Amino acid sequence: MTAYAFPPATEPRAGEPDTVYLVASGDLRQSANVTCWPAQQRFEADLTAAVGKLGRSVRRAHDPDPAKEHGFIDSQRAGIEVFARIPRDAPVIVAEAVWQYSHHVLAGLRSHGGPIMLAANWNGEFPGLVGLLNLTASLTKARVEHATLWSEDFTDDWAVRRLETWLTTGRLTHDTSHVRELPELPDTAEVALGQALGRQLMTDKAIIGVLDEGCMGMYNAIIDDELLNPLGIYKERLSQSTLVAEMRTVSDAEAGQVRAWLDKAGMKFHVGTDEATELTEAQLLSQFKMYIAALRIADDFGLDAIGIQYQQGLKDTVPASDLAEGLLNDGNRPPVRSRDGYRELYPGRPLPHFNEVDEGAAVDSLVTNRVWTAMGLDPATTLHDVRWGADYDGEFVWVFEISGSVPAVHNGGYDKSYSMRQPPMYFPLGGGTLSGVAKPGEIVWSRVFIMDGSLHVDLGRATVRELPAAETQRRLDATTPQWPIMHAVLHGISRDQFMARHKANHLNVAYAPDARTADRALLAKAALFHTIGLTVHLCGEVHI
Ligand SMILES: C[C@H](O)[C@@H](O)[C@@H](O)C(=O)CO
Repeated sequence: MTAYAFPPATEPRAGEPDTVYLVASGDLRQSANVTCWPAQQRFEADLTAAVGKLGRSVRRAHDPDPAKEHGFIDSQRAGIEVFARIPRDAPVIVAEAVWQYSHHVLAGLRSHGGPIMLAANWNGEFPGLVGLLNLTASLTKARVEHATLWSEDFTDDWAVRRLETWLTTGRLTHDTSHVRELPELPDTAEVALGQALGRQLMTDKAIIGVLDEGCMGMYNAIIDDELLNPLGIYKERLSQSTLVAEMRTVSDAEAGQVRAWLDKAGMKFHVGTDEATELTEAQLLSQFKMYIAALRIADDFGLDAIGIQYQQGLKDTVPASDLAEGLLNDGNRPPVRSRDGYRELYPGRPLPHFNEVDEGAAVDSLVTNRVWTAMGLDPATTLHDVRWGADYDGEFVWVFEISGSVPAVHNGGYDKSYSMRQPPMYFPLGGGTLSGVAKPGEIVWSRVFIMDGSLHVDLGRATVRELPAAETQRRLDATTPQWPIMHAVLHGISRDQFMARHKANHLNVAYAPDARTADRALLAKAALFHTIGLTVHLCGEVHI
């Protein structure tokens, strides 16, 4: 017998009958976990009561930590340790009332053998639905079978019946009949344009600058080069420390010129003096330096798009990246010159920025930029978080709400845009948003995602509604008032169909001047994606 130190044999624990194990993935940031914990507790109580009424009991797989004053899994290591104690074949519910980092539970779920349910509360207070959508997207990429469910408090018949199905069968499927494959493309100018732009992309190639890859555990948002390069898209992996170093070379005077331009354009800044709780002039100055630095680095590397990770690492170094991001995504923005002053950088056009280094949004923004520009449309695009929604005036109106910034043109211009301090629980060093209420109009929405090992894209149409100011404020107060909001009605897709299908916490949006032009732009975009090799899905009412 050799004297090797073999690991102790571990006997798999059997699950207790009629027992469901509950876990809650949280944020890395202690401040967010403590602030959001009471809402999570309320949701878990609702869910536990619902499961109990169906004759099962819920066992929380990890106790709240009194020292941390919350009960979230707040790291990948903690998640691995929690799942090591869960019987491998037991049913598991991942309960989310908050934004969470999917990699905290990905490892455990990947090797779990029992049924998996992701459940979130239909409540805008914290981004729980956003958290659920990121986790379902990440598990889809990882090919981990799972079910999803959402409800205000799990007392409604729709949710209870589906919860029962899952508890009984270990599976649950939803209605996604709104999704159809791309039919044969018609012989139109838009199709020809999309195909030509697709061939050009694959031939001439494009570079996306990724300043520190992977943000907040969003495993879905990292696209392997082997999937990306065949599209003609290549990553330039850069470091956020380079951005900080470049910011230090930007003078206060140059940064001040950006402010002066925005003041002249009518943008409003909600400024105070307390660094910890208010937006300050010093934070804004730093953000304008980031905007200038980002353009100069992009110019150095010949980037076609750029993504700043920010909420990991940089959030403890400089104020938020959001204001810079919103400016970059607009073709009408403060001019920035090369270091030697001879050239204006990316004059009169956006440098697409993909928030939270979401590489699915990077591919999408790049494609939108090329199609809209070629069609003579304003290419300003952005991602939004699928945050929440409620009926209004007989329609289901979504709250699409990115956590920080949109191009001002989406709000109707700088004079309809404002900047508020980012919430301290997420953004300790502050910095301003680029916020406003999205202007009414016709949009194309889309999402690039990984499924079955390959790249797919969902495309659809929507209309942005103008709601009364009181309703807008109600929706802002029910979500995050500092963040930009879009009131969107999806064409031909119910709330639950969209939640059942959408494979991301984010979706991309781009405006068109009217419905017919939006349909044409969607068609050109579909043709481009098809040409570069993505599987294209049309979602809801789409006229092509
Ligand atoms: C501030 C938060 O971390 C947000 O960034 C988060 O909820 C998201 O937006 C995720 O898409």
